[in-house]
Amino acid sequence: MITLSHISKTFPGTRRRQPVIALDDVSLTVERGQVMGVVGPSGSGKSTLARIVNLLERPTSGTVTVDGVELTALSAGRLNEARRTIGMIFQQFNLLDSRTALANVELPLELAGVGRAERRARATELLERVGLADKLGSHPAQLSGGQRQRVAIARALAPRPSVLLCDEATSALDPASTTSVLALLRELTDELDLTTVLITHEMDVVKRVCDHVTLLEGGRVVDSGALGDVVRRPQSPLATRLLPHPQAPVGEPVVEVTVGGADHDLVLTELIRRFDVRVAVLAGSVETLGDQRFGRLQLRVDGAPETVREALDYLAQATPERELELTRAVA
Ligand SMILES: Nc1ncnc2c1ncn2[C@@H]1O[C@H](COP(=O)(O)OP(=O)(O)OP(=O)(O)O)[C@@H](O)[C@H]1O
Repeated sequence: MITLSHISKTFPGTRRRQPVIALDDVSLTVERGQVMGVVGPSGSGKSTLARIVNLLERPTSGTVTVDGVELTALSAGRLNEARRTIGMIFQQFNLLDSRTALANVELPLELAGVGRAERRARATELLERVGLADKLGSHPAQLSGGQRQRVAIARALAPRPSVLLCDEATSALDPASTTSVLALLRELTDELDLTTVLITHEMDVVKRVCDHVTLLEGGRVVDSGALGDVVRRPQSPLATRLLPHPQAPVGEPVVEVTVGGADHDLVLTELIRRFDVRVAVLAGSVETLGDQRFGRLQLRVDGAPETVREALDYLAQATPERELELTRAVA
């Protein structure tokens, strides 16, 4: 589990350059088993945030706590030890070209003083787990981008970390490799109960593997939460990017509802069961977010005026969130 508390980071200015406030009072918690996507425009502070989690960059103020240990309070020696609990992968893989896949994965264990037989066994097991059992002796130049990232993932996991930081890990990959690497990251997070942070500029990555998302803008957290919650916040800039508002034909009287999660089919079923109304879906957008399906539907509800009013009240009140879901009533 990662807890960032009131983190600010200012890069000092030089004679030619103004100081840069890269992060401004960021507080964030990522629980074990979660995949947190961090999105935001270029320069919003995403990479700085990732580097602050393992203290490659020291915050100007605020605290970083990983699995109950406050990293910002540790001495240099203790910090090096604590960093083993945090694995990191990058867009450019950062593998050593002169080493085989096996030797790359062994490297962090070598540095930690693990004996040869043990580190070889661990590296072999990890490369098998990431689907590269037949590539142990290959050098990075002989591997595809997706395979190199798999080696990098195996290397990051070698010291048995509890946290995995991924900075644009799929940005250099083709669509097929992106799909398989994202699936692997999700599987490993579940299997090893990791706390995973995915820095990305692609919303599609968030939709596919993340269960939580944070939007940074100008170094500040603009929105953060579980995908299913964020998508229901009418004012959230992330909500529309995760699930666009459909466009109903101009002039039609519509209400828009956001349905999703476990009860995604209940709202309409109940509406028709309870009220003597006809319901037409005029437009809709449906997305799979993580492992759940969400939809925004624009509906025309026809019937006797009093019954229609009651039906719309039902839509608004069926659950507390649903009050928010009834975001627009265009008459
Ligand atoms: N070492 C540094 N020295 C000075 N300024 C820096 C340094 N590292 C980052 N910055 C500045 O901090 C701000 C945030 O940078 P950061 O790399 O965290 O953004 P980002 O959201 O990851 O951007 P991108 O998506 O383009 O990678 C930017 O204005 C950047 O220029």
